[in-house]
Amino acid sequence: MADTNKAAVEVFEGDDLAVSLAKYVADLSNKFTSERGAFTVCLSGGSMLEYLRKLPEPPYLDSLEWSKWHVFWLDERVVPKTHEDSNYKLALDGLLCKVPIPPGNVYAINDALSPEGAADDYERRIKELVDKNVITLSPTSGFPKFDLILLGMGPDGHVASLFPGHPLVQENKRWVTFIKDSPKPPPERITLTFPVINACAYAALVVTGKTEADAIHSALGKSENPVKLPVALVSPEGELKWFLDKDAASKL
Ligand SMILES: O=C(O)[C@H](O)[C@@H](O)[C@H](O)[C@H](O)COP(=O)(O)O
Repeated sequence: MADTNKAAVEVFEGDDLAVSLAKYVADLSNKFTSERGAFTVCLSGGSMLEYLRKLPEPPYLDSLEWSKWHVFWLDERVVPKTHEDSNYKLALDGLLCKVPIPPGNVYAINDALSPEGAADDYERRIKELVDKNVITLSPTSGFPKFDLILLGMGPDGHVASLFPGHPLVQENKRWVTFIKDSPKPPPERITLTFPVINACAYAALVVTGKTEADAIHSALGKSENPVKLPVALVSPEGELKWFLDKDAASKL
């Protein structure tokens, strides 16, 4: 079961989830841009971008310090950036083309490389940003500490591209790794690893829909023999907040 002591769980109806998520991200943007002049955010694919739809709107469109944002992907499908399956494309169309984030602060994967090559390249680029102090390191674990990681969850309890029963769930050295047999298509992806996810300052888990209710129950409900789904391994050094809708929370 996830460490719910430090996790806040909120259940929303209708538009309230998107309204609350936008405020949560905006408050963190204000905090980090004023405290350290940068805000490092990791986006997920799937429905996450839909739930971020209120961010590129008033009052946030004109009030956030978008120029200080640095955008990464928690996981990315190894497809061309113009492909319908690309998480970059999803974020570009849903958010990035609507807000003034400098293109140089948007860290898409190199889509000309193999999954191995793209993961190595992404890790190397994160290391360069650690050297430049754009990304800090966790004093506890030595892994990169993103300011905010936005996670979705699949019905099987996967987060990022870390799937139940897959050896990548145990990866504890690499910052970024790759998968060629993802059970969720497309099969080739790169993903940040659990030590990186768990080094972050803030994490939001956004989960909606009836098909997710069992995995949510397994992670957050009271169960005698909890199965450790990947989602239950999200336990950041910082703060975790769950944004659920009524369907996802229906078995709690
Ligand atoms: O690229 C991906 O496939 C994702 O990053 C993945 O981890 C996603 O966040 C979940 O599968 C939830 O997807 P939904 O929000 O669409 O259910």
